[in-house]
Amino acid sequence: MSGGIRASAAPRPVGAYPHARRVGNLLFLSGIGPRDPATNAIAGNVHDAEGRLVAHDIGAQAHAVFANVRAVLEASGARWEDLVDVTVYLTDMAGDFAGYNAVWAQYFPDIDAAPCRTTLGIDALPTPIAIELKCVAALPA
Ligand SMILES: N/C(=C\C=C\C(=O)O)C(=O)O
Repeated sequence: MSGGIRASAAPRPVGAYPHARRVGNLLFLSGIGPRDPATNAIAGNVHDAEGRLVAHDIGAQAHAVFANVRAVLEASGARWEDLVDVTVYLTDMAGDFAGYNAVWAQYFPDIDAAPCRTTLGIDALPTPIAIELKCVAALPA
């Protein structure tokens, strides 16, 4: 088993875990959200004058989280095409499924080449994000 992989171009983990870990030709990524790697700001979150979160743009969050996944893959020597399984967590399935699903189709236009996917609706995520991805990639032997 390899050591934990840290990607400088991805947002810092929010706890004591690596961005990814390789076991044989499999690469397991930690769950990651749409935080900006440089500022830690969450893409697409809208706040009122008092700083309360009042809305989010799921399209912006989906693009940002895919960028973060790509950064971790690249830091791990893997490619986008190596993704084989993605679990998607949404905090607002009713409001966000269509928007996130449309962005997904932009990143995976060929169904035959797309990773397997499971989408779950959950109450909350560790940071005030609306989407988190948990990915597994298989590197070429
Ligand atoms: N993977 C976890 C959180 C990720 C949050 C984020 O990227 O914004 C965790 O707490 O396990």
